[in-house]
Amino acid sequence: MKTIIQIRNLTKVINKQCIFKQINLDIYENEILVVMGNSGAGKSTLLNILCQIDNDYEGEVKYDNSIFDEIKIPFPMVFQESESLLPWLSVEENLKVIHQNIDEKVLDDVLEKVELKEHRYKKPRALSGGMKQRVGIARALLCKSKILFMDEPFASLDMELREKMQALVLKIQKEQQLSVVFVTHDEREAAVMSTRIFRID
Ligand SMILES: Nc1ncnc2c1ncn2[C@@H]1O[C@H](COP(=O)(O)OP(=O)(O)OP(=O)(O)O)[C@@H](O)[C@H]1O
Repeated sequence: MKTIIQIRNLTKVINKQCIFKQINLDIYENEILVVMGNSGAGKSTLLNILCQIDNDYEGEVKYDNSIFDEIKIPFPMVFQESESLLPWLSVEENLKVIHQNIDEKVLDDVLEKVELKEHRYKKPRALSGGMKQRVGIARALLCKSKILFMDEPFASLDMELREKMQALVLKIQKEQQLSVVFVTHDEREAAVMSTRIFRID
């Protein structure tokens, strides 16, 4: 298994408070690493560092060069609520705001992948929670990153929708051979999604 991110002695301090200390972890190509831990343990903080939103830390985070192909930094992240959609723009327009000059064929393919093709002209208010999350996933996929970060992406969805979304992410991960770092509190979700589980204490 090829390591794409190598984390050594990673320590994060905020306002003199140590959030986590000396984390050592390798993230491999083509795996789903589920990150678990108590509330406040620093799961979101870790993801922010790994996707390069936050570069204020002690220790070392090394990336394999292969994951920088075509990709702009920071790496894409899918959050719990895709409320960052602009309400006056359609699904398609929301994607085009971030990905300007996008090829129509690429856009079609991604909309198909996340099962939003027939909803492409709808505004966010006309979308269900699951549809909004799928726009968030589409936005992340359009970054063409080999690694995707997901911070409790389905926590606000009901069980049925959650299971559908889990299956969709598993399918996309397999097809595109992505590495996914996935935060969840839910043991069942962790069991379904993970190749490996990392616990922050
Ligand atoms: N910008 C910040 N300023 C001050 N404290 C912060 C900041 N960001 C995070 N923290 C603190 O760092 C700790 C870890 O936060 P983080 O959101 O990473 O935890 P988490 O494990 O993701 O929690 P949860 O499961 O509740 O989402 C918390 O105590 C939080 O209050």
